[in-house]
Amino acid sequence: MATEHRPANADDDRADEEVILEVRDANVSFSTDEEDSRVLRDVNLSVRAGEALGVVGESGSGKSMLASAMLDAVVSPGQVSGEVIYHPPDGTPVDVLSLSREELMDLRWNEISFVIQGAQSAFNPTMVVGDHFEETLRAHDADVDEGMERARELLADLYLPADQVLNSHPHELSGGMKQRALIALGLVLDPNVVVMDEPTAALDLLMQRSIVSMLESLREKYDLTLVFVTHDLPLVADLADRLAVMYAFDLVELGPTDELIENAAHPYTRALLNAVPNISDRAMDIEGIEGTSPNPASLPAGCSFHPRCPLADETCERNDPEMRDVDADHETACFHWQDAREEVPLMLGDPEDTIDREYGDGTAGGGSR
Ligand SMILES: Nc1ncnc2c1ncn2[C@@H]1O[C@H](COP(=O)(O)OP(=O)(O)OP(=O)(O)O)[C@@H](O)[C@H]1O
Repeated sequence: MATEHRPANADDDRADEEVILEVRDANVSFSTDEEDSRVLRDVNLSVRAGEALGVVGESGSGKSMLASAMLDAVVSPGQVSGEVIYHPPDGTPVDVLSLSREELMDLRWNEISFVIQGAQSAFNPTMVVGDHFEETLRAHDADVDEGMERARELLADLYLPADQVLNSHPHELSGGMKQRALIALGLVLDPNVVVMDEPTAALDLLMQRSIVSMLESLREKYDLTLVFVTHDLPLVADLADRLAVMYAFDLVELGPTDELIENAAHPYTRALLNAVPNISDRAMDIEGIEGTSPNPASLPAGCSFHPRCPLADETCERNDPEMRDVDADHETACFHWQDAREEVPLMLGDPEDTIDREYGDGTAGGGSR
């Protein structure tokens, strides 16, 4: 369905010098004899060098599949197809999905690293945290002394006492410390792009907000491109330059964060914004999105959002909308986006205000736990 506007062929890629990672017609499916489940559907997305891109959507919308596809890390028996073109800053573009196993291992961590949710299970409980860093450095033939120096610096950047953390077993650290150590591990080989899948899940609000604030500093210091996948729109809104909104395994809207929050064009994005809890009036303002998100094995015909959409008509029931321009840098996959602003009013008042009240002032740092 939704197709982000993009250059027609690979030779045009560098016409836009900003693009560092380009997802083209990416599909993920889990097929059995009985059914074919497409959990990522022809997604096209260009990630720009140095940007923080937030990927948001309800649970089960395909965000993790998109993140995994970017690193050819979809778990078996899932099948990924399409192209993921990585443009190294000083090299030849490569299609991540066509790399050999060895080439892929080399690319991951060194060029594009993946920080997943669930630091609890990411570390081996029998090893101290420092061993994980050393093991990773050795596996990539990196200089261990230099790498451990960088590890210490990264841990300090994340407001962790480096030596204590490196000498601790995972169970000796709090959830927030472990998650930050995992982020440091993801950065130890100096990647250009970091794809993060719910990196703050299961942490309390203040720790989530602190980590986001630390990521902002890390991005600047290490010149990183960040792809931050989350169901938590207000959390990522503070970090992201642009937001990509997913519904039913595809993108439905893409644009600058402020523009999306204040002027979302897709009725689903508007409903998602209205579902953001307002901390000062929590009981009153939670506006759930009516209906349920579709099952990948039985997607509605036409626009997959039409059964839940107040603007849906026959066109939407029959046709799958392509992405179309809302503004120079803002696209949406909706036939009726021009009416959405009136038909689906935003309830948030000042969204920045809501976001601030939800998460406090976001000051990073302080104690190590
Ligand atoms: N191993 C699997 N086999 C079959 N289907 C799967 C598998 N893993 C995930 N799915 C399905 O793929 C779809 C997309 O899942 P995905 O994890 O990408 O969603 P998500 O948006 O990241 O959700 P969440 O925020 O809950 O993590 C869901 O319908 C899910 O049920």
